[in-house]
Amino acid sequence: MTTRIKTDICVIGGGSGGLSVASGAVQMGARVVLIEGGAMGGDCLNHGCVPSKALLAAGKAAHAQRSGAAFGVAPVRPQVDFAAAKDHVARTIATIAPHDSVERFEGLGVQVLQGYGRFISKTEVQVNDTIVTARRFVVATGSSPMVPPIDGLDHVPYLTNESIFDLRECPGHLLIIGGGPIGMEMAQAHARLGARVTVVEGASALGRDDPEAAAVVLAHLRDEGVEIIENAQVQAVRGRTGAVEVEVAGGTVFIGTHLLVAVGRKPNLERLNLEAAGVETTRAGVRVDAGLRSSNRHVYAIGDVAGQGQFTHLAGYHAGVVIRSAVLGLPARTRSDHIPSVTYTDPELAQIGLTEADARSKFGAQVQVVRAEMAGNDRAQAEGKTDGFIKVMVVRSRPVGVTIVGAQAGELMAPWALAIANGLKMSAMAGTVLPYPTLAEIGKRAAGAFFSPKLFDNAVLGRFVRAVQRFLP
Ligand SMILES: Cc1cc2nc3c(=O)[nH]c(=O)nc-3n(C[C@H](O)[C@H](O)[C@H](O)COP(=O)(O)OP(=O)(O)OC[C@H]3O[C@@H](n4cnc5c(N)ncnc54)[C@H](O)[C@@H]3O)c2cc1C
Ligand SMILES: NC(=O)c1ccc[n+]([C@@H]2O[C@H](COP(=O)([O-])OP(=O)(O)OC[C@H]3O[C@@H](n4cnc5c(N)ncnc54)[C@H](O)[C@@H]3O)[C@@H](O)[C@H]2O)c1
Repeated sequence: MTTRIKTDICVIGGGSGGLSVASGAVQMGARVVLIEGGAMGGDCLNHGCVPSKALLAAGKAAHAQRSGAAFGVAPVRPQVDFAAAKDHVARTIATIAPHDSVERFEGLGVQVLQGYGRFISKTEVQVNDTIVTARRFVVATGSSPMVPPIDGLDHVPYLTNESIFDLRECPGHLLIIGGGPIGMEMAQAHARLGARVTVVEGASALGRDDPEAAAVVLAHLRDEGVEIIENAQVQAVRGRTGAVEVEVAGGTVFIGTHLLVAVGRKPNLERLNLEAAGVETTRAGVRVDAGLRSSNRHVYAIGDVAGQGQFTHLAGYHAGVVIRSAVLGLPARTRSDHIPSVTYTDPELAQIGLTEADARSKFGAQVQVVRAEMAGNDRAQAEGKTDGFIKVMVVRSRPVGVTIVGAQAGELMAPWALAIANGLKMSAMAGTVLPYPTLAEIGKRAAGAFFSPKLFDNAVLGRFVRAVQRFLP
């Protein structure tokens, strides 16, 4: 028998974006139905950010044992219990999971339906035997690993982000196709935990990032033994688990024991039957306007499925925009200049706004690039973390982009995210007093580099100061 539910907001997908909309909307007084077909928490909690950062942390602990020599600590070959590292990953997920659970959301007043939702008309979604009619729908169904049309891939067992965290034994030799953030984070984590790792990248590894910053990360990974092959498009794979072969254009063959495919994402659209709702799509995902509305004004799309980037904080930001529009009825538009991204290798690589190349091509001579080196930071010296730098792209005294590579680059991005989101000037950073000695001072050093030519090589100011000194009592 079919059950019918009428609600204000129906969210399809209980991951980073959908859960944020559901909890925000219900706590503001809207009636909310949330439909989730898989595990609550989505990719980030179950197969993405959380397990990858937990595995990287295990790798960091192993690496610390190998790398104490500079501090007078004899390096030891770490005895890695790979399964125990995976227990840490599972415990981390389990500890966070209650926050995203059905129980918590039902406790907030959200009606949670477990099953895959599919549109049956412009205003109705069906899940199992229930039909939900809603004033507004929010599609937050995320993305899945893209499986490229590589010859042989349908016969060779391969891992993706959905299966690699289940391995209990360390791969002997992990071959990774794709040198993007997933490929590089997984490469370092596995190498540090004892695997031999080869990354095969069709173009440039970390190719979306500032090349100078990417080079710092790649040099570290290579120093740690990760083999990174660039400009090597994979054309064919052969073999079985234990003996996998990857062949690149030109015929070179790499042989390993396990294969991870990390060549990008595809939006989760298939199950939604979006044609029935009059919702248009592109290859990137649901076609949305600046307010995240689809071609059906009652249907919004957020997060990975909206095709504008794949980050948990982006999905969370989208959720806020949709709440403003769909719950409060206020005008709302997204912007993208203030969305940061971080690749959590060691060293980390963080970016917000424009890279140097993009800033120069957009603003030409108007852009001024100021920088500071990690090696010039006292804390970085004390910690032995001297590789890396910050570059700030400045236009009319305001930062329009920041690149940071080095230890804790993601954390160091926080004040710049505040500055760019709020249109602050470089003087705000220069005028802030930061505790000494912190890595964060590198940001203030860059702001100082912006002002020092104006203060220290300024003939007019020099004459003024000499005059003042003559007359001061
Ligand atoms: C290995 C890896 C590491 C990552 N690391 C980071 C990181 O460090 N930082 C970061 O910001 N981002 C990271 N990301 C990206 C991040 O995980 C995603 O951007 C984020 O999860 C997107 O949130 P979302 O709400 O759009 O989708 P998801 O969180 O994936 O949620 C979508 C949900 O919708 C459900 N669903 C799908 N179809 C239906 C349907 N028809 N009906 C009902 N439910 C449905 C799915 O089961 C899923 O639970 C990483 C991704 C990967 C793969
Ligand atoms: N720290 C983070 O925030 C984080 C971590 C992981 C993933 N993510 C998100 O997930 C997204 C997907 O990550 P990803 O690394 O899978 O994708 P990606 O698109 O960023 O990188 C994929 C890489 O694979 C290469 N490639 C494609 N086909 C190939 C082939 N046949 N042979 C060799 N190389 C090939 C591409 O040139 C590219 O460099 C990221 O863009 C990011 O938004 C974020």
